[in-house]
Amino acid sequence: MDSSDKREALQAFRIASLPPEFYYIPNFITPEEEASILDKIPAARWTHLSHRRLQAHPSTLTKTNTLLGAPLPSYLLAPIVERFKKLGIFDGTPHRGPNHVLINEYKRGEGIMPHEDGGAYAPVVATVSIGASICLDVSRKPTPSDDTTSLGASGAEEGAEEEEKGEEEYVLPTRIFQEPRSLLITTGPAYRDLLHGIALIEVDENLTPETVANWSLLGDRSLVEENGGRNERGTRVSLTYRDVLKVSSAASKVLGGLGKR
Ligand SMILES: O=C(O)CCC(=O)C(=O)O
Ligand SMILES: [Fe+2]
Repeated sequence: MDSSDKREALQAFRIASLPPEFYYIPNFITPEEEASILDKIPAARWTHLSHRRLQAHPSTLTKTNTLLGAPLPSYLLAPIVERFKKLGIFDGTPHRGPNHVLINEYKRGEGIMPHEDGGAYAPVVATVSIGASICLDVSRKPTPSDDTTSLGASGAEEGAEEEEKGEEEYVLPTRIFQEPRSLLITTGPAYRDLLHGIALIEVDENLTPETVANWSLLGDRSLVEENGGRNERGTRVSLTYRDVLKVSSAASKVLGGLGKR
């Protein structure tokens, strides 16, 4: 497949009600793969934060957002990164593949404040969810123009051959429901212009086709439907794959230590 074929294949998974681009792929890994990955996450590597715990592979970025280049552990590579290649997810990033994975664990009731992922990475994040379902809250970044009344800022002109929707047609803020074993890809304007976070709640409520942006793409809606639109949270682990822009090799670090030329 060349990259346009790959892009075409991904279109079936695009979350159409959101700015470009989010893609949601249910059952990206099998239950066996999920269990095997969970088993291999090293217990000794966690950093405890106030509402979650975290580990970085192969290592934490330096203060200048530089990655000391090293291979990812094999349980994070196969089968996931091979599947990324087939989908061409990182074809457009500087290293043409992920070189960094953050593993987050959220116990029931835990979460992460709304934030953006920023400039240390190429604007592509691929998130594999493990263990339990959770809602990701997605909202617009506040802009300076939010303070002023913007008259005449109507969106797409009628008859324009715009394929993208006008800004105002996107339904925001909203939620993306992430099932265990699913993949969420965040890229482009969705990466740059939106905030994402996870509310500190034990139950996600009022989950419906209207309130969940990726409802039609879910692998199994019946659990939520049978539970009256509620998702009882459990412990959820996420693997967020990224391409760090600045990478230093161990060799260049040694040479750097000898004095840069
Ligand atoms: O756990 C998630 O899906 C989100 C994690 C996140 O936003 C981050 O690590 O920057
Ligand atoms: Fe994030």
